[in-house]
Amino acid sequence: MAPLPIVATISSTLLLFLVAYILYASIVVIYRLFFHPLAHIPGPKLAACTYLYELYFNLIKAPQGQYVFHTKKLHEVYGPIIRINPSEVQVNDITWYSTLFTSSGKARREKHYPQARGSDTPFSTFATVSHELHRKRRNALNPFFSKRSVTELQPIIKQEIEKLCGQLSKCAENDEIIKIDAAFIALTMDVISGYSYGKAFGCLDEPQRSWIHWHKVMDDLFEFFQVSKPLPWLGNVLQALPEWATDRIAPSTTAYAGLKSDVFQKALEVTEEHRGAYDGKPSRERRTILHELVNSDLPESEKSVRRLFDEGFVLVIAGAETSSRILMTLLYYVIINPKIHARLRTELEEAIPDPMVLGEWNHLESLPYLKAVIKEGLRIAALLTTRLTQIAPDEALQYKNTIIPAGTPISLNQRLLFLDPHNFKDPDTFDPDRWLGTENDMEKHFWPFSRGPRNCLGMNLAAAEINITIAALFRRFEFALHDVVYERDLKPTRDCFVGHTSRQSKGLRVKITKDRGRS
Ligand code: HEM
Repeated sequence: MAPLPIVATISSTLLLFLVAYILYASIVVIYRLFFHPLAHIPGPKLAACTYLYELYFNLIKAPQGQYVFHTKKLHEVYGPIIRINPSEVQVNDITWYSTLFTSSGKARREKHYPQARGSDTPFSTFATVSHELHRKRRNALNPFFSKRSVTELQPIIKQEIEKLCGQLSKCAENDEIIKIDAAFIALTMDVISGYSYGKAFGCLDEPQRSWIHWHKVMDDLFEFFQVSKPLPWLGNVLQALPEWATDRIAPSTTAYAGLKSDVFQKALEVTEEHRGAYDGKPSRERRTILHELVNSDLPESEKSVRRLFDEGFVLVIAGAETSSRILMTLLYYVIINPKIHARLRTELEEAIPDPMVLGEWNHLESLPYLKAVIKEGLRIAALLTTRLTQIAPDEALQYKNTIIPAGTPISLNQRLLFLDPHNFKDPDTFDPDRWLGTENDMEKHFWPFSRGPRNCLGMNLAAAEINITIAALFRRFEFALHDVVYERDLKPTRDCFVGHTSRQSKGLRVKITKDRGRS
């Protein structure tokens, strides 16, 4: 029987589309392989042909977020400069860090938006593509996070660290097992919110189960990173669904909706206050980062609620997840290395006679062993598994004999650099001694907070909270690990912007064996 005319028409139209698509795809592939400005850069042909190569490693291959680890193998095969997708190049050479992330005032550098859009905050300084607009936005934020401001606002940080110590002491009294990674998230969320919004979220006012909740919220948020990078609209679509549906499809997106709405509410209050429309009682005793922004020289278009929200939200997530993971790493490595532990404790006992009194940030920064321990923690944590990408829009950059055309997204990956035996001897060994003594080559190229105009905005705040917290914990308490398996509970195995551990991880659980505040 002859096919119906309508079916025949649909089939032949589909066939025509298919042939046209195959033809188009073939032309694209031939162009990318032989005529593209990056055709001369080594790397696997499949990565040069299609973005699906990277997507496969990040989204399909279990346990997801695997491309960074795969690019390590690619560098071993193809050398220090490779083409990691059709339009992007990655350089694996720590000595080239200052060329790409230059601090020269003349060089222009742009963000590669596909790398930033996973944060779903398109109007934040972090996600700003343009060099000039980034500079304006960043200039408005810088004073709030300068060394001077952090020093002045140190009491806010200390208040939260006191609360953490109080909570840990209570847990010790009750002989509780403490999920200390969750406690650190509660601390860093309270520090960043207290510091930026004048009022902490109060995670540390609650008992341990609440810290575990916030830990999960943060984890889930970062888990979504590999999905929201290629599909930035998906999070909003999921959140627009009824809660019961979102809970079933993607519980991770509902979990942090509350956090988002808190930040949004604050942004709304401050902009309305600025326009004189806010008739509620001002809830803050001091100015907040949002006040700084609305009162800055930025044009009015830069002071919309949406922009303030994006800025505020990035601060919370960047401020909480990063420092807490460094604290967790430091606690683990100091506990498992008794000699390092003893040496650190001796230094701290001398510097802080009373275990109940928190150290001053500038004093703690002058303690050589503490400084070396923290630096080593920043190295071995190699926190950011996401590659850091910059575009030099006006100049071709040169890596050894290879010219990289202007406008090319170029990446470096800190995780690969900080754990490379060519850069750091025995990179998997926690060895603070490597930072002691005369300044060496490592020192020159080690940029855990990155460098140049897009370096970490919160590095002073992070340094203050990490120094004061680590000193307080090791001065006052003794810890013992509780059923911690490095491979399961600590080892970063998935790129979720920062490195996440296995999904089977039980976290970093400890018991306090001595509280000098009570003995
Ligand atoms: C030990 C903790 C931290 C580490 C290792 C760290 C590291 C970094 C790095 C490497 C970058 C550059 C990212 C890129 O090029 O895309 C960055 C950017 C940033 N960090 Fe941090 N960070 C830490 C803590 C914080 C804290 C506490 C805050 C809170 C204010 C913060 C806020 C930011 C922001 C807003 C940016 C984007 C800056 C811009 O694009 O101008 N970070 N951080």
